[in-house]
Amino acid sequence: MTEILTSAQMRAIEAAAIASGGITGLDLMERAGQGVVEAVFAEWPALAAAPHRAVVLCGPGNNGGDGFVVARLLKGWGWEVEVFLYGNPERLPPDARVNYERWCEVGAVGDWPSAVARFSFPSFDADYPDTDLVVDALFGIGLTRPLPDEVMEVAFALNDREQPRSGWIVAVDIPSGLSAETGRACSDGDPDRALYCDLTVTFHRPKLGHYLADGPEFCQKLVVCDIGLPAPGAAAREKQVERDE
Ligand SMILES: NC(=O)C1=CN([C@@H]2O[C@H](COP(=O)(O)OP(=O)(O)OC[C@H]3O[C@@H](n4cnc5c(N)ncnc54)[C@H](O)[C@@H]3O)[C@@H](O)[C@H]2O)[C@H](O)CC1
Ligand SMILES: [K+]
Repeated sequence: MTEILTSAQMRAIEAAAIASGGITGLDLMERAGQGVVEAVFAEWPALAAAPHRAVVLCGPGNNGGDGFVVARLLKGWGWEVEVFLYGNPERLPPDARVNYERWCEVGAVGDWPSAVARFSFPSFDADYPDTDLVVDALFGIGLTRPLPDEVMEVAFALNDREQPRSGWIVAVDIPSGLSAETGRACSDGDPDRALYCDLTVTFHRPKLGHYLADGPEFCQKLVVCDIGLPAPGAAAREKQVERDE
């Protein structure tokens, strides 16, 4: 039976794996980004068949860091990629900062002022012309309070049912605005204060919020990708084997 984790359990497993020295946060982030791209190509083979256009929305933490990895990988596939950052690059956590810089090394093209546009609603028009894929890497399991209004404006615009949406929306780890604990929007329960996505790619194990309350509606197709973390309880089983030897 698939284990379903809380955010705290996920963080503890990540921390233990990193502390063991067997893997780094940067390795985990790279594998997370690779997992998102693989899941997108598997879900929509037409996107794997030729270069397309993606808009990647990155947030101020490691969820955003995953987004920078996805942007760089899609660029490597020949895609046209535009990245918007909600947050200050100087305040990104270390792993996300490394991937911000790796993206900037490959992302700035032509006369685009920078590889990363400052995220603000007027600069991101949600019926973005011919965007084949929107990557939601704004907030993951670190969301602790309702989405900021300017992020909500983009979420509303992206989810505007009247607007014929040209592309797909893939959530990194969990749709932004959704609680990984409760499956409800992190707000006063307003069901629309989270991003409705077409595909959600989470890591290692599903989280409670993917299955509870409004989670399934916001997540739609859920894919769990392996990022090389040990199965829960593996450390205890290893100790048992050592004792038995
Ligand atoms: N730990 C690892 O090595 C890996 C993590 N992965 C990805 O990381 C996110 C969790 O990242 P974290 O930095 O903890 O949080 P978020 O990126 O989800 O949130 C960013 C940051 O935003 C602040 N915040 C929370 N709520 C709000 C709000 N409403 N408005 C503004 N700012 C807010 C808070 O400080 C958060 O820290 C996880 O989901 C994975 O995507 C990798 O996948 C694997 C390696
Ligand atoms: K997200």
